[in-house]
Amino acid sequence: MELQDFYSSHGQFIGGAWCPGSENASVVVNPSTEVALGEMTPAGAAQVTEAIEAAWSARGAMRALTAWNRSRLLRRAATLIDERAEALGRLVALETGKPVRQAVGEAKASSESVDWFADEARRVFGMSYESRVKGDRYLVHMEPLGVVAAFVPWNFPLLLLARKMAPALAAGNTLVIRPSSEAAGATMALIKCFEDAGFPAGAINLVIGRPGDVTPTIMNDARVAKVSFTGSVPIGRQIVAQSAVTLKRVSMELGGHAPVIVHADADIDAFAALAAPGKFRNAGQVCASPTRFYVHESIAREVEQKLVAATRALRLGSPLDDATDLGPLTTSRRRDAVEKMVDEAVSGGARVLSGGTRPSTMERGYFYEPTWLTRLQPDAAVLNDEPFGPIGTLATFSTLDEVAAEANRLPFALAAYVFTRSLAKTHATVDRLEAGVIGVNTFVASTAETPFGGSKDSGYGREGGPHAIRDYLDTKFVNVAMPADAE
Ligand SMILES: NC(=O)C1=CN([C@@H]2O[C@H](COP(=O)(O)OP(=O)(O)OC[C@H]3O[C@@H](n4cnc5c(N)ncnc54)[C@H](O)[C@@H]3O)[C@@H](O)[C@H]2O)C=CC1
Ligand SMILES: O=Cc1ccc(S(=O)(=O)O)cc1
Repeated sequence: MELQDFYSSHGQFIGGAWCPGSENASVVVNPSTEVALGEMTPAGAAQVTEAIEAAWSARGAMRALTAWNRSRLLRRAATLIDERAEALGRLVALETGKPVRQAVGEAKASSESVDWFADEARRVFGMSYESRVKGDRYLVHMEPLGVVAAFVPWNFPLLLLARKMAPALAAGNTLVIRPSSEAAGATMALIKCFEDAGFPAGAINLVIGRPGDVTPTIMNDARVAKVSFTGSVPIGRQIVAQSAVTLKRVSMELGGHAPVIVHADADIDAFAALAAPGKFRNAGQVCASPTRFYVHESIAREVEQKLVAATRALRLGSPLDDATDLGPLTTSRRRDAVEKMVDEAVSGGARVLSGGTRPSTMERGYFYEPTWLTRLQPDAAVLNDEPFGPIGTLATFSTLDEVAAEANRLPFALAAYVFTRSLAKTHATVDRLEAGVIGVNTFVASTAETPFGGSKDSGYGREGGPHAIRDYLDTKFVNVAMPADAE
C-alpha cells in the first residue's frame, strides 16, 4: 500500500475506529530525500476530548479483563509486531531516516518489550497481612490508575511507544497517545498491531495533532490520571508545570549527555569497534547516546586514531539500504542545530578529527557527517547542551577524581559508560557516576527486562523491567475489621 493511502485509510484511532483528523492537512517528509511521503490530517482539540471520553468509557471493559486475559492480548500484540517487523522498520526508515536494519531491530525490541509485559500483567501482586487487632486483616490492592496519556517522540517511535503502552495496558489502564507527527505512519502501524490483537474498543486511542491542540486538552482534563512523556527538558518542564492543575502523576524521560570514561587498562580495539557504531546509532539521536568521551592520557593517541578509523568505515547513505550505518537527521531543525554547534565549536578553537560538515556525496536530505571534536572550550555548546546528533567529543583525563567531577558536571543524569578490564576500577567509577543507567564495556544500557530512566534534569520514573509497571498502578489499603458478633 502507498504511504499516502495508509495515512488516508488510518489517521486518528478513537473509540476503536480509524478516522481522519479535523484540522488542515500537514505533510510528512522523507528526511533522506526532502520529498513528501504524503499528507495527513491532524486531530483538533474536540477530537482529543473524544479520545479522552473513549478512554474514560473503556475503563470498565479493561477492568473486566482478568490479568490472564490482558496477558494474552499483549502476547498477541507482541507476536503481530514481530511478524510485521520488516514492514514496521521500513516505515520508520522512510519517516525518520533511521537505517532500515536498525529500524527493524527497533521493531523487534518493541515486540520483546510487549512480550515481557505480557508476563508482568500476571505478576501484579497485592499484599495481605496481619492486623494489629487479632482476627482483623490488612489488605493492599494494586489497581489501575484509569486513563493514561503517553507523549512519544520521533527518534524511536515504536520502541518508546511500546515501552509506555505495554506496562500501562498490563496494569489495566486505558490510553490516549500523542506521537510525533514526523513518525505518523509508523505509529499508526504499531497501534494496528494492538487493534488486531483484540483490545477492547476505546482502550487505546491515538491522536496525532499539533502540540497546541493536543497537550492543553489532555493536561486540563481531570479524567486523565497520569502522563508519561519522552522528549526534551524544556517541554518536560512545561508538562510537569501543567500537571499541577489536575494533579496528574507524571513520568519524565528527558535528555541526556552521556559521559564515556575509558581507563588506561581498557581493551582499545574492542572499545573503538563498539564506540563508532554506538555513538552514531540513529545518527546520534538517542537520549542515551554516548557523547562526551574522556580517555586516559596514557592511551589517548591510540584511542583517537582507532576511533577515527572505525568512524571512517561507517557507511552513510540511504536508510533503505541494508548496508547503511548512518542515515540523515530526522528533521532539518536537528541538522541545522548540529551544524551550528560544530561551527561554533570550531570558531572557538576546536579541532575536527573527522566529519564536521554536510557530506558532499548527498545532494538532498538532512545528512551530516559523523563528527569527532577535540580541544573544546569548556563553555562550547556541544559540551553543555544535548547535541542529539552525530557529534562526539574527545578529551583526556589523568585521575578518577578529575574525570568523575567532569562527568557529573552537567544537570543531566541519564546514561554513562565505562571501559576498563579492572573490577576494582569498575566499582570505583560506577559508584562515583550520577546516571540512571551505566554500561560497562558495552553501549547496551537498556533491555526489555531492565529499568531505564534518569534523575536530575533527565527526569524520573523508569521504563522497562519490573519497576516500570508500578508507575501505572495505584495502591489501595483495605482494613477488614471483624464485627464483634461475626460468625
Ligand atoms: N529523550 C528523548 O528520547 C528525546 C529527546 N528529544 C530532545 O528534544 C530536542 C529537540 O527535539 P525537537 O523535536 O526538535 O524539539 P521539541 O522540544 O519541540 O520536541 C521534543 C519532543 O516533544 C514533543 N513535543 C513538543 N511540544 C510538545 C507539547 N507541548 N506536548 C507534548 N509533546 C510535545 C515533540 O513532538 C517531540 O517529540 C532534542 O535535541 C533532544 O534534546 C527529542 C526527542 C526524543
Ligand atoms: O531515546 C531514548 C532511547 C532510545 C533507545 C533506547 S535502546 O537502547 O534502544 O533501548 C533507549 C533509550
